[in-house]
Amino acid sequence: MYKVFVNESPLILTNERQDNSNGNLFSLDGDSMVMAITSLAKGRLKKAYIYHPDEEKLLDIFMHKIPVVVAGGGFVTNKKGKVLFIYRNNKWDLPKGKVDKGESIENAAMREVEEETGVKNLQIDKFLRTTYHIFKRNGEYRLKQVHWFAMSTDFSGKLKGQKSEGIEKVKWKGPRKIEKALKNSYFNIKVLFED
Ligand SMILES: Nc1nc2c([nH]c(=O)n2[C@H]2C[C@H](O)[C@@H](COP(=O)(O)OP(=O)(O)OP(=O)(O)O)O2)c(=O)[nH]1
Repeated sequence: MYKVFVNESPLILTNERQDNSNGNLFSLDGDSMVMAITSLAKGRLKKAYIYHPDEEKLLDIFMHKIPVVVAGGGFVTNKKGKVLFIYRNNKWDLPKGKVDKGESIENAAMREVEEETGVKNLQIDKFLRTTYHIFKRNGEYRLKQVHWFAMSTDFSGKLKGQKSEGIEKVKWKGPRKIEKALKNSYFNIKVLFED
């Protein structure tokens, strides 16, 4: 099962049969997908389902019917065990960004962390998971697929939020502040802390 977030509402891609008694089951074609996404975006539905018997194919077909932006992101920990957050669009988020043509996802993830926060000397420790959300650009819905990596650093210099990307704050956060920040974050970010 894959959860694709439209703001805080999931579009659930599943190989488990769903009944349509709540009117929230959609088929795997472009028009129907846009209807599902619009219903979630406008709050008419809290969640929606797309069913296909083969889960792998389901994601593959879905991704061929909507423009996809592939991104890499970092769950960065410093020597004190604190985690690096950015504050952007009135939410606490983790640094991430689009993979450039010909670039590896790992490299993009490290480059974006550095560009968005000023943190250097990054090392990737392991792959965490992939998240999906929908966003609208130039009047059209797009799917953002973010590959997240656990990273560590010994960097203790000044943090510097990338102004051109609308990053207002960059902070290292310990357990208590993380708990608070996650109350004003995305579902996709919360799940990274459950791994
Ligand atoms: N960052 C983020 N945005 C989300 C999520 N779910 C969701 O509906 N959105 C919405 C809020 C934003 O208006 C929109 C685009 O945000 P974004 O961070 O993916 O886009 P971006 O292109 O500005 O950022 P970037 O990847 O270059 O850092 O997506 C989510 O889990 N994370």
